[in-house]
Amino acid sequence: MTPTESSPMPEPMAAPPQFHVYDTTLRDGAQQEGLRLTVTDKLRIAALLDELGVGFIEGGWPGANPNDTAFFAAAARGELTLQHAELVAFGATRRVGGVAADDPLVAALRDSGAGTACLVAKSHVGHVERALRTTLAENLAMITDTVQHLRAEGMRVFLDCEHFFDGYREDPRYALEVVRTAAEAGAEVVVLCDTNGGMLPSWMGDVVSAAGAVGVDLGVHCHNDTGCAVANTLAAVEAGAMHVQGTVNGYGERTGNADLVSVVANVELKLGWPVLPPGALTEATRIAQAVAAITNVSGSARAPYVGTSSFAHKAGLHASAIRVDPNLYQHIDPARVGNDMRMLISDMAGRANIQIKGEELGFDLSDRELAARVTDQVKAREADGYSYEAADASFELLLRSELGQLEEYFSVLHWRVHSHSAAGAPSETEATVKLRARGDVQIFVGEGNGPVDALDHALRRALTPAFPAVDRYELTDYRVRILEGPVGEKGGHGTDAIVRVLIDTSDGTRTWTTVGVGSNIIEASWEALSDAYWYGLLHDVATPGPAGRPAGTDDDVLTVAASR
Ligand SMILES: CC(=O)SCCNC(=O)CCNC(=O)[C@H](O)C(C)(C)COP(=O)(O)OP(=O)(O)OC[C@H]1O[C@@H](n2cnc3c(N)ncnc32)[C@H](O)[C@@H]1OP(=O)(O)O
Ligand SMILES: CC(=O)C(=O)O
Repeated sequence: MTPTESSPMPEPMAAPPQFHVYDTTLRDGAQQEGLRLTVTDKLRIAALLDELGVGFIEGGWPGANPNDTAFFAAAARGELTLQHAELVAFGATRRVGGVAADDPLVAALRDSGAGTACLVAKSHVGHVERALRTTLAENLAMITDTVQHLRAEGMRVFLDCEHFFDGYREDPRYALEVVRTAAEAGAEVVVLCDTNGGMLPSWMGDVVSAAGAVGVDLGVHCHNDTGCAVANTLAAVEAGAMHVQGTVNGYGERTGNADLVSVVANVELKLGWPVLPPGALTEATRIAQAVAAITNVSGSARAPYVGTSSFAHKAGLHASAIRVDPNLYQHIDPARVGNDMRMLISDMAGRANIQIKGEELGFDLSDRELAARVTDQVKAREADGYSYEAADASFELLLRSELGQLEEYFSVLHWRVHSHSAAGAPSETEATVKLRARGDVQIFVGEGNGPVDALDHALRRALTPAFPAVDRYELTDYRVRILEGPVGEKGGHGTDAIVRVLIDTSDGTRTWTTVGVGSNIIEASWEALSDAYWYGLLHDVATPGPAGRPAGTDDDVLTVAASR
């Protein structure tokens, strides 16, 4: 930690000589509702985890389903090359009454090609007797037999003690007996699992210390049902666990697992133990986002360290202090985890937000009066329903307009959209846009799949002769909501309400967001759409034009005709 960072640093604990960062995104993470990984997804995520520098990647349960078996086969064929990590195959102890050497799922572990196996075993008396429906002695025999067999086959073995913390509360003697049995059979690390995720941080330390007295390396695996998975993991680490299990973005069964990136960032940045390869932590944000892109399950914007909001500042008082020193409102420099500070523009902004955001965009807003004028504009427009927090591009247009630095690439003289639907026939929508661009008046008609599409076609066609770059612009998202409360009072309720439309536009490399507001959804959409083209041109066209936003002329007509 640098002296300028905000959190006070307690006396550092000594790091254990060897510390394991163990990722289970591909196994326990994949147990999350709505998350389904193909073999290719798994290979790509494993490569990213290796880039993050984790020590172990639990790839899945070979033999339990064809997908996981195929993943290990692909890895064994050389489709996965790991620089840092070891691949781990997950599985269970042998079946009750069986023999490990003959157990088909144990065979799948052996045949997986992974050098390490992680076995799940029961350590809670109630689970042995009621779920496994066997004796306490047979459960211990299953552990001994399976661990010894895999060790004899040349594999490293870790053992997950399922429901360890709950089991310890019910019968500490038996829970510790499981730890001892696994250690004596040759398990290298015995992992204490909070399978139901019901623990609190203050409950962890004594239990971990008691297990530590057995004299084996301990790991910890926590679920997040109390919202304490990361805190519980850290409590276990401070009590002596040297192996932490977790998942990227906290994916996992029910409420998820401990977020491994949070755990690792806390261990590195707060406890001061370097547990990843040098510099790897600065890739954490990129990797968490890349994993989310593959799973198609986005991480929380408010995720510690790597969320898009982790270092986003909205309140005016925060921004005014941040202008003096960002560390006054940040616990670390975001660059340490590869994240960035972001300044949000909203009705909670003060001058400082506007000045910092302005500087970010390349404008000098040091003049207090100018900054105050822009702040007042933002607050007035937000009161009318605009939202600049999510619409950076519209904010830049507003700022340039206030500064007199908005080029007039085009001025709209007239637009119209007409939808027609007759019984039994598909509806037809046609839009007309008349505008002046580079001195020429253009009038174009566009047909589309609905009014926004038709307007987009007409606007694009009308602008193309003057600005061929617009051909690359594509609407990538469209969000609309009705506005209620003080803002909505200006309109009405229900279908009569004012609406806010947010449009994301991409040119293939950049994406920008614009906002439109109105009592007519088509007008609001048009405002957001035309601003999107305006903003795109601002960054595509170097030719300066006369300053000022497109002003309406006396002969301008604005028509909306929608019929059913
Ligand atoms: C805490 C965790 O999250 S551990 C990971 C859990 N992950 C999964 O369960 C996903 C993969 N699982 C599967 O594909 C299947 O459950 C399989 C292939 C493992 C087993 O499937 P099936 O043979 O159809 O059995 P089923 O799932 O109904 O029951 C599990 C069996 O394993 C037994 N079992 C449970 N834990 C263990 C253990 N640690 N060691 C040995 N056997 C166990 C159960 O008692 C039950 O035995 P039974 O068949 O005699 O009733
Ligand atoms: C092993 C495991 O996933 C658990 O106990 O939660």
